[in-house]
Amino acid sequence: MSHAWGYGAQDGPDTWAESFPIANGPRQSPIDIVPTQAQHDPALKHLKLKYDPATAKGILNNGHTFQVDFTDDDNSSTLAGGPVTGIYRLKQFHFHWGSGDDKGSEHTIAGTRFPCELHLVHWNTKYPNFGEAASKPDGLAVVGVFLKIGSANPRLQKVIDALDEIRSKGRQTTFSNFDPKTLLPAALDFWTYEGSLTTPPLLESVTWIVLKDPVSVSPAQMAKFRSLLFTSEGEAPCCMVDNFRPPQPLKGRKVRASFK
Ligand SMILES: COc1ccc(/C(C)=C/C(=O)O)cc1
Ligand SMILES: [Zn+2]
Repeated sequence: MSHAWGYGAQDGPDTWAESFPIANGPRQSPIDIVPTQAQHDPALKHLKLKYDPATAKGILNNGHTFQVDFTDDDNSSTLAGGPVTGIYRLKQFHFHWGSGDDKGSEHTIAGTRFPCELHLVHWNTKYPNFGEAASKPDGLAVVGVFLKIGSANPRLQKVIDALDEIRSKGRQTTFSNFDPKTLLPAALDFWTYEGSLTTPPLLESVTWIVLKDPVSVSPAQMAKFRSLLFTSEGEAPCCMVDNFRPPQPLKGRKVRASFK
């Protein structure tokens, strides 16, 4: 039976532990990143991101967010270097955002919340597939990118223009020839720590790589995100907003920085 969870008062993050007790586990995400408490680790390598636009497949409203899915049957789109060992394949990217510009991100920086956060989800090719990798402590690597209000971001526009076709839960459409590297900031300085998925099943299998520099998004572009629905066609419409989990206890974990 699939567990009904969401972001509302009756099914939101404070209720998830009832069906997913790992919600109170030792390495849950997101977290509040405190730059002055992060230790610079000179042994951290540069992030190596290689994405083939031809691997972009489709865009889906899954009822919690929208995601752009990639074919992952070879090493055409991968992450290596940074804090990880080996090669991780890109599976999908998705976003989290708020009902207003004062909230929406999952990670925070010394308590500062951003209006939106992008997650690029990769799985370790030492395992046969995403599902197997998602259950291993070194199975996944997720790159997090903050979005801050500013000028319209032309790199987001192809994604935003597709949203009209996936307004309701379960709607999907083709989405091809897209390089997610265009969504990243120029500098790939990052913080890294060991954490989890931020939605159920909240598996503690993620090496988080949170970029220091945000990218821009305009108020009009944010309004398009907020025009999506949590609900399916035919249901009473509920706007897809505030689909973020708040920061979780650090429980002794160290956050490392790739930069001084
Ligand atoms: C049940 O399958 C799942 C696949 C991926 C995810 C992710 C990627 C969650 C997250 O981003 O926190 C969850 C469930
Ligand atoms: Zn996410």
